Amino acid sequence: MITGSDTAASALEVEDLAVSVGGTRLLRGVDLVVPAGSRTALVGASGSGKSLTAGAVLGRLPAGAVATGSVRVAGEEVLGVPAARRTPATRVAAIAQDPLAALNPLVTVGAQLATPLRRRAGLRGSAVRARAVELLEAVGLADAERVLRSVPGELSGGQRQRVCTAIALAARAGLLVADEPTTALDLVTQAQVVDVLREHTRGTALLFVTHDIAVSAALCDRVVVLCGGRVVEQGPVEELIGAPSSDHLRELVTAARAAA
Ligand SMILES: Nc1ncnc2c1ncn2[C@@H]1O[C@H](COP(=O)(O)OP(=O)(O)OP(=O)(O)O)[C@@H](O)[C@H]1O
Repeated sequence: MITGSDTAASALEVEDLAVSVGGTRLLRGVDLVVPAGSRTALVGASGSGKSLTAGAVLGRLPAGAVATGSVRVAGEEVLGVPAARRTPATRVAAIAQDPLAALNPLVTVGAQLATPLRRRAGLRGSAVRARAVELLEAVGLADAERVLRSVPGELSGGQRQRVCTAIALAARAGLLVADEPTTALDLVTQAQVVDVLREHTRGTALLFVTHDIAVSAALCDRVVVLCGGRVVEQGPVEELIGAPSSDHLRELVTAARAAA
């Protein structure tokens, strides 16, 4: 249930979202709110509907998907509006799970960073390169000049994920959706990417899709738990971890405590 006070300053409001593919209902009754400037983790087992929910927010549902309900970004309805047709205020930046698939393998990082800096941030001339270097350094890529000249295949997995983060930040969207951005990384690189997101998404609302409740607790202030295409609980992350009411969250918390 979404109340008026929840939606007063929301970057994202999803209400009664249902998604079907080929007549099979994959999401139903999904309600969630990401307050402006806050960070919300979307957790759930494999197949629970996290990526479909993220896809509905990003305007990237699979072909043939039928969606009903409401997805509002910055107060504007966007459900069914593809990413390319969104107004500037409702564009959502994305960090994908697989940076190799998200980046163009034939184009240098410099050129891929320049596109959002020109189109979204409105920068021109030397300001584009200066901001590109600043963003790469901000995400922990010390050798920014070399990275700018590189194509994705010349970088490590962790470096590519940082490049994707820099590109997402370059767009200066009010909402950033990160779909399991740390899953393919080793533990040290995972921690570094989480640090980068914590430090560089201040002021930007974040919907962070993850299996990892420990990462959710380290990065986010709210958590939404999906199970079988429905939201089974949501609220402040510390409160829910302290007293989980769904079996799924209880299992995630128990597993995270055992691994600590
Ligand atoms: N294009 C599609 N056609 C048919 N079914 C789909 C399609 N995309 C997803 N599904 C189904 O929808 C359900 C939710 O999928 P989704 O990818 O959202 O899960 P997820 O929680 O992100 O899982 P994971 O953590 O494994 O990525 C799954 O049962 C999946 O098989």
